[in-house]
Amino acid sequence: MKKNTKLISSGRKSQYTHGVVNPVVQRASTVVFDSVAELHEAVKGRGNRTLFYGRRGTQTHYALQDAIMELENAAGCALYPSGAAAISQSLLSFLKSGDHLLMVDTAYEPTRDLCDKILLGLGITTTYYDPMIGAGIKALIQPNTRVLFLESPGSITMEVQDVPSLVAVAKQYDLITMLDNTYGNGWHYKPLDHGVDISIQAATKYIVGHSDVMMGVAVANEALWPTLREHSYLLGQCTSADDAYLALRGLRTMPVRLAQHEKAALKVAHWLETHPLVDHVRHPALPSCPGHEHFIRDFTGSNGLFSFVMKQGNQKAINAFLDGLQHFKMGFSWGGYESLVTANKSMAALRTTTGWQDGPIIRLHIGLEDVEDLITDLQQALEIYE
Ligand SMILES: Cc1ncc(COP(=O)(O)O)c(CNNC(=O)CNC(=O)c2ccccc2[N+](=O)[O-])c1O
Repeated sequence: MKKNTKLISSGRKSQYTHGVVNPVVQRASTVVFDSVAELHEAVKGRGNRTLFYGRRGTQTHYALQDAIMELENAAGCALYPSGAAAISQSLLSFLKSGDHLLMVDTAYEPTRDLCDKILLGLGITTTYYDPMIGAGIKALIQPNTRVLFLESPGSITMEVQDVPSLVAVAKQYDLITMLDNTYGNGWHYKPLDHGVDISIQAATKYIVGHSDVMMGVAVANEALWPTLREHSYLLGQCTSADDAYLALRGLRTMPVRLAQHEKAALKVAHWLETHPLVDHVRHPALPSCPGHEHFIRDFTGSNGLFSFVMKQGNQKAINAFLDGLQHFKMGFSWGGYESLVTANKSMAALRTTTGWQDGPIIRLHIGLEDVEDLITDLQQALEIYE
């Protein structure tokens, strides 16, 4: 079965849909049983799609979990109220006081804050590593290192990691590998197929695709799925049936949306490459992006997210550019149908290993608007960037 057909067919067992196309929206806290035998059956199967209690999930959640599991070629899928929760709960499911964590230096900023402000207080130490370190990660492994966390491409600066090299070393030292796959979204990149143990996504982005649900997902291989499932449950993680329904609804059109995001973003990226104020573009599909060779080798496509670095500029110029945009709205997210923009005058405060030499960096999410309107919008806003 081709992957498009698989995505459309997944999560549609009749026990979820009850005879219609989409799953029922089964809202629940309490599940009730007619007999002691039935209750015992539910207790026995509570981790395996048997209706037991709201926090374990209902048919709506099971439908989404099946679809995400199949998308990512995983043994199981846990659902969380946000991407940040998926990250924190995956880490807390496997780390304990005294452990050491290797965290990529280009991690999403709140992930860094989690390490520095929460995990440290729990006695878990973190070393940030250069995203391009590859097999050199070996030098940073300590006797108490337990988890190697990747995010590829990296947030804002977009470096694509050499995942197979990192995973090979991690396996030599029996480290658990986790990868924030929000960019690769399971369609263009499947971390477990590259040896990663746990793949995490902010479903908030492309899976939901309409900027109207907060959700995180984490999938695991056979070896780690039981622990991730049980520890996420004990940590109290769950999502609403309504949000699970909307996420599954978004998933069905993700490939066709991604194709349009990718096509338009590449057109905008190539246009920006020619702009006199732009130093370089950091789009994984372009040779100017660090790790482009890994993207070409490991990914099957890109999407609407990329950044570009200006030759020079100060906060005043950045603010004038941002305020001058009409279609690109400032917003702390991406992956919806709308175009968004964020800007950082410098990345120095957000990087501990890779010194940031370049100028201001602007991140775009290219939405489904007409790409000519988006280019015109950028062109006129760059004219007032001074
Ligand atoms: C790669 C990746 N991984 C996880 C998450 C978190 O997902 P969530 O938003 O569903 O919790 C995200 C969320 N993405 N949001 C953004 O990129 C926008 N920026 C922020 O969210 C941000 C950045 C710096 C400081 C604080 C924030 N913030 O709004 O929380 C992500 O990009």
